[in-house]
Amino acid sequence: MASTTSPHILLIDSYDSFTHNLAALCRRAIPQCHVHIVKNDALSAQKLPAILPCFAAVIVGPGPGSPDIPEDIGVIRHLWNLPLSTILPIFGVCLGLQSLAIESGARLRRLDVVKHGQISRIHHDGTGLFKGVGEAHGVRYHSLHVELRGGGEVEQLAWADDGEENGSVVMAIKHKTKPFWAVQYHPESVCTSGGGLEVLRNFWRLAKNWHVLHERVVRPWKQDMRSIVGPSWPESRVHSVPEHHDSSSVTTTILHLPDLPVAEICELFAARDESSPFVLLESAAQPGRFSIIGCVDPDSLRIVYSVGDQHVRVTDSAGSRLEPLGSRDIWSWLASFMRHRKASNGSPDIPFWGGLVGYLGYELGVDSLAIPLPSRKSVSSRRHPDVNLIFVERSIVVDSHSDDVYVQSLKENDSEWLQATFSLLNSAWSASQELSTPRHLSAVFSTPPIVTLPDKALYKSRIEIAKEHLFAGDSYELCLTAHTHVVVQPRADPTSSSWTLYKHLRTRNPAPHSGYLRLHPTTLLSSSPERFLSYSRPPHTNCQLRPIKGTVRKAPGITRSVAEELLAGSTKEVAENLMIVDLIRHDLHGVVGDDVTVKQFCRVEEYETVWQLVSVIEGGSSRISGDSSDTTSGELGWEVLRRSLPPGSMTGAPKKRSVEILQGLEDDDRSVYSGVFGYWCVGGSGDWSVVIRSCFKYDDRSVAGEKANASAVPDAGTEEWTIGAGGAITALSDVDAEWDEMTVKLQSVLRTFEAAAV
Ligand SMILES: C=C(O[C@@H]1C=C(C(=O)O)C=C[C@H]1O)C(=O)O
Ligand SMILES: NC(=O)CC[C@H](N)C(=O)O
Repeated sequence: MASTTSPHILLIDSYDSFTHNLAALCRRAIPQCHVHIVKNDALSAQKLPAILPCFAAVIVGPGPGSPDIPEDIGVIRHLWNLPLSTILPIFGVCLGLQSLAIESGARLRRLDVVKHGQISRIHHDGTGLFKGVGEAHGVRYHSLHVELRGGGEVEQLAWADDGEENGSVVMAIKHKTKPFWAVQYHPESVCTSGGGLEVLRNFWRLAKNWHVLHERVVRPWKQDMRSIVGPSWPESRVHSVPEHHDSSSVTTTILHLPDLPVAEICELFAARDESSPFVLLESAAQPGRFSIIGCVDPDSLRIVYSVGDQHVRVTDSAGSRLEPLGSRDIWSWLASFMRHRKASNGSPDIPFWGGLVGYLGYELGVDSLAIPLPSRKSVSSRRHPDVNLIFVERSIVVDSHSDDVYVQSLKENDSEWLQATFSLLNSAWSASQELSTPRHLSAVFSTPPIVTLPDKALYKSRIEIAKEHLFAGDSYELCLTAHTHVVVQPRADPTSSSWTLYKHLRTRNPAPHSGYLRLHPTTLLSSSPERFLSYSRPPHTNCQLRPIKGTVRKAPGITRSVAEELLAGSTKEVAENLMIVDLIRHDLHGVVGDDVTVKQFCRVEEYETVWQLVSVIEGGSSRISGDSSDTTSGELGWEVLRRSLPPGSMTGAPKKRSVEILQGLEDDDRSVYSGVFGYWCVGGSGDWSVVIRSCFKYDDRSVAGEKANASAVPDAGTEEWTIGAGGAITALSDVDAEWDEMTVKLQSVLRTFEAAAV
């Protein structure tokens, strides 16, 4: 039978953020299957009779919203009443179960105590779907549940005992006469055990039996099906891009300079000169290792882009010009830019040889989710860059483990600069050896900063609204944030005030992903603890994501073991983190295919002002068949970045619906905050950090001036900085505790402004 040798499976996606995890599980459970993922609004009910005969089974995935809202459920509700001639085995997950149940006579209810990212014991009788399963624990992501009624068409197969919270809750059902099975928990979650792979394998066994019993023959696959249901997942990523050979060459000299401070090296270059661009990506704390200094100048090539533009602004020594995007988007434009600057002869011991450095703002990611940016319309003529990058040709990389300092240039015949820099660094090192007392950091501002905090009552009311969305089933977790505005009066000083402010920040809040990006019109100062994505040099690119969820303020008495109890020992904090781990797995699976693993789950890490719960997810390209072009061209990591923004830890899950809800709960574009900053090296590696615990300003201040309250509108000579801060809201959130958590994160940057005033 065609269905059992290499079956085609239709996976219907309700815009969930776990769908690729389910597809990956399906590929493990059903040998040699082809999984076709289709959105629930991409198929009409009329099309079903034509396409279903080609499939061996359908999987109905989870999703936000409610099975009785047509926009949330799309074509799914038509599956349950198919004519007998079209019927086929279907497996539903969560929203899928709820839809099957209500179309079969059950009642839909809200849970009294919702369960998001929580693990429950799944009780079952060990038969049918649960044959041979034994003890099962399932991760739950639901606000709604079903109550079966006597005489209905579905029967219960498994349940969870929620005690006084919700009583007994249906966890699995089957249709009494039709080949439909469904589970309420998520079999694809990383923390589901017993009820995951085993249950999907059982579904396939039951489905095959049903085919035999009913003599159903799956129609042979026709190529024109591809135009309706797309290719099977994961797509083999064959590029039409011609092979590019190296077009850049890196010249490197290495010095051994123990204890030469990174900030001092920066000051040998343009760091203190406000009129020049400057970039530093600094590992100012563990687990960071390398610091990257861009030795750039006003002639260095700059790339600036705002969402919605049909062009990219490119500025270099020849001036500024608009380059049309044509049929490309900004991502493929940048990929092509980098393809023409490939190099392979840098030092294998360091991650960066030269390349693009800068930031990608939050709204760039929102745009890639196909969500409109409403607030942009009113300020369209004065929008700030969503992409702001500089091409670094000369750089210095400091390895804090070995104390080696790498001086590098991508320019041809640049030995004069390399030699001069070599001498400059050597003399700076000799001078620093003689200087025994640490230098005092000078004040940056002549008056105390004027701070406009988010309105506490308003923020708290928004936490309540967020929770209402969670209770209704629209989202499982929402990362709510707000902007704080800080107006300051820099002292008359020839040294760039933002550079000195950065030195204060890195001293007070040293972080593994610190950074100083002076890319006019934007200046960004970061003390971020969070890596979003790093990808190693090809071939065989490995991608690593390190989401943080779960924060505890450092204070006397909060030792590591106390923090571990408060974070790793807390159902709420682990659930918060687990939801993002599952979301990131989905994002990564979406590009690299099957090869995704959770390397670290919910470990407590120590930072300067906070303890954080951190997980590590990795994936690579090595196992995608026919993937040679990607692994050698180095664009796999870039593709992961393109398809995974905004960072899941800054949105919540499911990502699309959560971002839409957050747009209605936040006043401003998040802008640079919540985006990523970092680099893409000419050798193909990259490392991008989440813009949190950071502040930024725009030279023209137009948006800030417009938004700030009247008393805070900056006078001439003043600067306005913005600090974003927030936190994940879950159904278990306490409103006051969430306000406090937001202010703890805010303080990690805000107190630097206070310290930097005279
Ligand atoms: C939203 C912020 O941080 C995010 C939220 C966290 C949380 O809810 O625990 C932790 C790290 C970040 O992913 C912020 O720092 O502003
Ligand atoms: N994970 C899901 O599919 C959730 C289904 C539904 N939105 C609920 O919250 O109950």
